[in-house]
Amino acid sequence: MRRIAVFTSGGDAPGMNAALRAVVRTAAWNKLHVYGIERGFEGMIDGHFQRLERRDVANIIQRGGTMLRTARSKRFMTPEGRRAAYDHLKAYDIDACIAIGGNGTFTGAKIFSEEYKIPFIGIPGTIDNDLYGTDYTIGFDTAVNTAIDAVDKIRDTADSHNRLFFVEVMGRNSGYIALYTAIGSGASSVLIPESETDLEDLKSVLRKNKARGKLFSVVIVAEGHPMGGATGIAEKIQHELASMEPKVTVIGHLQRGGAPTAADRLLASRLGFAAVELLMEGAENIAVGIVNGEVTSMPFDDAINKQKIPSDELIRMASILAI
Ligand SMILES: Nc1ncnc2c1ncn2[C@@H]1O[C@H](COP(=O)(O)OP(=O)(O)OP(=O)(O)O)[C@@H](O)[C@H]1O
Ligand SMILES: O=P(O)(O)OC[C@H]1O[C@](O)(CO)[C@@H](O)[C@@H]1O
Ligand SMILES: [Mg+2]
Repeated sequence: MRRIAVFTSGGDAPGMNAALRAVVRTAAWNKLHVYGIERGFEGMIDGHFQRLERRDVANIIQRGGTMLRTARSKRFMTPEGRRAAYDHLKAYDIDACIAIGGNGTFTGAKIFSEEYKIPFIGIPGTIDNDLYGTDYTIGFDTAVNTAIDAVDKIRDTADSHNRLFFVEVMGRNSGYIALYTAIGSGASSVLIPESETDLEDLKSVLRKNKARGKLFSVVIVAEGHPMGGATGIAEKIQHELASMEPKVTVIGHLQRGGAPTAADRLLASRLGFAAVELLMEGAENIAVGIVNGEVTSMPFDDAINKQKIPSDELIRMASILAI
């Protein structure tokens, strides 16, 4: 093992830079040459590689986004695209790759490594926290903090006007951001794809809350909720709750930006470090993670195919604490 490549792929996530820094410095310490690939699989296909030395990753640990930039690559889903990517890896004499991204990135890495026998290690970097094999993914904590900050602000205006707000948070098909945001912001209710939503029940809870003297309500809705996110839910019940002057706020891409929290910087540093050490030990086609405080790893297949679901205990607690 002499030369490795590293790239970020899929949606950017705060802490990706901290992970890049950890990969580059751990590799440099182990006398490996590192190449950074720009814009994920797109840059692999187009041959956009740059040598990264320890000083190239100075002053990025605190920055959101990703210094290598990122992309969603349709071309990598084709055999021709992956062939072009392989040709460039060979041209740069790359022995192994470290991919920082989410479930899509790991799927692409797994398919590619099986086709071309190049070892890959995956570092879970996505705000969605939808990867099995790690308690948290890089960026999730920052996204939840951003969402909570937004909800705190919405509470001020909701309180002043005695209104009902439906606040939509990101997460693609996962309800993790919604659940953690709801608990952390003291929301009245949370609607996620992983548990069934009974609109009659929701209406009754909101009405009871009002009757009990609650002056405003905030309902957190996961974007992937099957009833159409916050807008879909609001459309279905707003007429019956007209007296609460319902409003919809979609927080959107705000949740992807900003300086990573301490938790995300630490997680990213540990995972970047572990990825290089595991590669040096001969590991391949695995994703690294942290479970119960310990660094772990598991085959891409498990990380991609096994579903991580928010615990029933947290879901139950969120509703009890909202009474
Ligand atoms: N089946 C596949 N075959 C080849 N490449 C794939 C496949 N699935 C995903 N990829 C590649 O991985 C890239 C990233 O995947 P995706 O856009 O789903 O983001 P992600 O890694 O899941 O991150 P996030 O969910 O945080 O945005 C895709 O744009 C594509 O290039
Ligand atoms: O930025 P894009 O490409 O619109 O993707 C948005 C999606 O990416 C994520 O932010 C990260 O996967 C999801 O939560 C969201 O559904
Ligand atoms: Mg994903």
